[in-house]
Amino acid sequence: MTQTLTLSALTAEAFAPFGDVMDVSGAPDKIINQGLCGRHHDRARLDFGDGRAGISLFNAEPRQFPITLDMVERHPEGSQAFIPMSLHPFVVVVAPDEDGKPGTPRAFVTSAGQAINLHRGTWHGVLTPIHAPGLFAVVDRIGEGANLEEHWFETGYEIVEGAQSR
Ligand SMILES: NC(=O)N[C@@H](O)C(=O)O
Ligand code: NI
Repeated sequence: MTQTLTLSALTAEAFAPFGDVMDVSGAPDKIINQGLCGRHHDRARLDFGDGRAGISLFNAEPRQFPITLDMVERHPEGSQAFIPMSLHPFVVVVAPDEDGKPGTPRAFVTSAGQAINLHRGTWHGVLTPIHAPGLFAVVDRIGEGANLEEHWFETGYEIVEGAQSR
């Protein structure tokens, strides 16, 4: 029987076991460019193992609710950052690791202007926009060897909007 996941608003605290939330909330770490720019410095823990950092652009199809989640994946060799190239919120699914398998997933919805960085080896749903354009810069590992482990759920999940995501 399909289980339901209800969206929660993404917060750095709730996401901390899984990765980093990047946004310009709070004061910048440094004012630069003749006072015309606030630098929110070094906000993510990147890790590319024996590979190197790469920046790719994703043009992803927006999903409609309820969103079916039948798989999560992880990248054992590197972190992966999703940086939206629009101000649209998007859905982020993560799950704890339980002896090499994902536990119960958590579904979050970002606020406008928020980006995320998944820590190396974190179980996650694939990039999931909910508005067009689904344009993202993705920073992840470029290198040799397999860096993708998938887990397909026997019974999937349906992701539904919560009150806060309207
Ligand atoms: N496969 C790929 O490049 N992207 C996925 O890892 C993803 O998390 O969307
Ligand atoms: Ni991924």
